[in-house]
Amino acid sequence: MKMHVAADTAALSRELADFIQQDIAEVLKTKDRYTLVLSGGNTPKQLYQLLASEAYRNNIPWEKLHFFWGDERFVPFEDSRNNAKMAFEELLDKVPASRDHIHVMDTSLNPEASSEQYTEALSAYFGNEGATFDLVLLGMGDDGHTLSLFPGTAVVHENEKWVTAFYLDAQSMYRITLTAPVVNRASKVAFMAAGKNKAEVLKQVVNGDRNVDLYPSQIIKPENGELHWFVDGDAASALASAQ
Ligand SMILES: O=C1O[C@H](COP(=O)(O)O)[C@@H](O)[C@H](O)[C@H]1O
Repeated sequence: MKMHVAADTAALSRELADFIQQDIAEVLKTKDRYTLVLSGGNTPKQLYQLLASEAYRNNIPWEKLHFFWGDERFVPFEDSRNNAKMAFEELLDKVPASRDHIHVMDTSLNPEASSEQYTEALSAYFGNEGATFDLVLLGMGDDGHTLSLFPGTAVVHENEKWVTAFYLDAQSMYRITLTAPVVNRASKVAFMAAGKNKAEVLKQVVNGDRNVDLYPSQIIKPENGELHWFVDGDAASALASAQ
């Protein structure tokens, strides 16, 4: 695991944008496409804005990128809580990505149908052996959740399905999410965390005893890939030392 500590959200977004740009260039030396899983929430907004800015927009071969989502709040696309809506507004509407390379979790279907459709989309894209994303971007809530794997929910332990939908009582909404085994097959996983409210949970996730029911982010451990954390000084403030 590699911990990248930056001064603030702007600096961590720059460091991660550079990391993504370099990884795309490296992977495309031997492959003709690059698969990127986007995360939702507030933390990646600055990253997406930066990637859409002139400095990065002109240096990334967008037509070779294929976009997926890690999870979705099951609200209409037009709803401001929709993770895909944010990614379109901040990034995808502003770069020359191919529309047929953008694989949104469709919240206009019922949750079960949407989950089946996304599983089929992954299967059609990667084949039956399963998804092997180049890079998965993840956030972490101050309760330790990542994707839509929330503390105390059965979905944390889902090992059969690649994608699943479920009703999250605490938020009175359905969620759809990739499962941990799919993410753990990725070549690289990069978490983002910023703010004092993430400090204690980050310490537990990274340095605490394993308890994935309490801290679902701990379940993310790429089998053969790399795990990176991009955090700001506030989020890192409870760690014993910067790693
Ligand atoms: O609900 C969600 O929250 C997490 C964390 O979001 P943040 O606002 O604390 O950055 C996010 O990673 C996930 O995609 C989203 O559905």
